[in-house]
Amino acid sequence: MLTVENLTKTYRSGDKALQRVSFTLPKGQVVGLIGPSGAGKSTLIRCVNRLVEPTSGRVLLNDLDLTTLGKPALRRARRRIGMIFQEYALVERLTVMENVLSGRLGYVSFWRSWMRRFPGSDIATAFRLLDRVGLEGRADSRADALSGGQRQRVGIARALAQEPELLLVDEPTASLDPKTSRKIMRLLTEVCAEHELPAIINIHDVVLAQQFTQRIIGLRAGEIVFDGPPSDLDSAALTAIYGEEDWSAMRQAAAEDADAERDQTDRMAGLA
Ligand SMILES: Nc1ncnc2c1ncn2[C@@H]1O[C@H](COP(=O)(O)OP(=O)(O)OP(=O)(O)O)[C@@H](O)[C@H]1O
Repeated sequence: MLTVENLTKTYRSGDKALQRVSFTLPKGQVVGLIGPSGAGKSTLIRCVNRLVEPTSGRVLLNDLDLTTLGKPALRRARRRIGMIFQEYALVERLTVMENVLSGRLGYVSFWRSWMRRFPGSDIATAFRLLDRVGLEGRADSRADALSGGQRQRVGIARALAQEPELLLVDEPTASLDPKTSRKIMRLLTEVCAEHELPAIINIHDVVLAQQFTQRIIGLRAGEIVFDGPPSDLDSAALTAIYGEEDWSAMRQAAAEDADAERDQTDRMAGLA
């Protein structure tokens, strides 16, 4: 379980990126974090694992107060938090297997990691995870030989290899086409259910968030202006999050994207 209490972040520039943000995520719950550019989504994700230091407030992962930890304890605690990034953050010249095993680095001794000698149980786990994310047979491929969707699958397997208690996911589909985005979101939500993992997914695509997450948190100017099930995300709620003009423009853009995708599918079918 993750508990965020009155989390506040004011950058040195004076930007109030988060203002008294509070919520609790039970085990296995996947939250879509939405909001306009500059609303504070990235800041919130980074304050949870203290890549950005909060100005005040508390973050509790199960019983552990992350906000009070000194550096060594924080390093240990971060093992318990899996991160998945927009640009995958893989080591391109290493194999898929090596990238997944890097999720175990926080657990193995320095010499083992330096020699890249991981215990057999870690390797067995990595193979199992690769199967789960649909990359069976690709363990020896170099990361730079994979498509965007496959790279994100490696990113998911690497995060799971950490045996995390929480997943923080930053724009996982921003570099992917619509169809691959849906596959990745489906995979993410399935593995969270299987591992009873709570997850925060920072996602700019409202339709995807609605389709795949169980709960939406809407941020505007650093404050939570919506917190509820996707079915409650009506026009009024979207206007509260994005403002009238932005929301209408987004709806228009989403409709155009869907049209373009349908056209493309029709063309491909015509070629077959
Ligand atoms: N390192 C920083 N120093 C100063 N101000 C910052 C810093 N990072 C973010 N901000 C400011 O904090 C506010 C929230 O930014 P943040 O990046 O968290 O928003 P966001 O919702 O993730 O936006 P986007 O969707 O564009 O990534 C903005 O006003 C931004 O300008």
